[in-house]
Amino acid sequence: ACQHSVRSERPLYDQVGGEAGVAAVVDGLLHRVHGDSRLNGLFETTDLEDLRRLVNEQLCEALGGPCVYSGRSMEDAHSGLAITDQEFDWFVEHLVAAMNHAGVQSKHQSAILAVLGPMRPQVVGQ
Ligand code: HEM
Repeated sequence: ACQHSVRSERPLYDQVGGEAGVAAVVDGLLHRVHGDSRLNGLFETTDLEDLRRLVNEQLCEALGGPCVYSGRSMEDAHSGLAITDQEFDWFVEHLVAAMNHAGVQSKHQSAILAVLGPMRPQVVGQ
């Protein structure tokens, strides 16, 4: 694909349904992670409403939406948690399930994973 056709696309944020589309994915993701006994111990002291707001903000910004992420860096947010690659993979599985449930098209799912995947080294092992 030539650069021009890429640039003329609407932001991924709009293509997945904007604020409501992102919120549906984030709600589904956090719900699934919170219900997973392999992962939910990590969130014992976390303010889930804050987390929900910040993850929405960050995804919005990362997908080219109008938001400005106001949270901590990925390294700082996950520091002290010693998250493993295995835990990151489980988290991504929940993300895919949440995207499927929210009806996100597979080409958009791939694009979202391509944005979040590179954050792995900032999340794992901090
Ligand atoms: C690319 C993947 C990820 C993204 C984009 C992401 C995003 C975020 C954001 C935006 C915050 C809030 C930052 C703040 O408080 O300022 C956060 C916090 C947190 N994340 Fe992630 N995260 C990811 C992966 C993971 C994984 C794999 C886990 C664990 C399995 C995890 C566990 C947590 C926990 C426990 C907190 C709250 C820490 C606290 O209470 O201070 N995150 N994450």
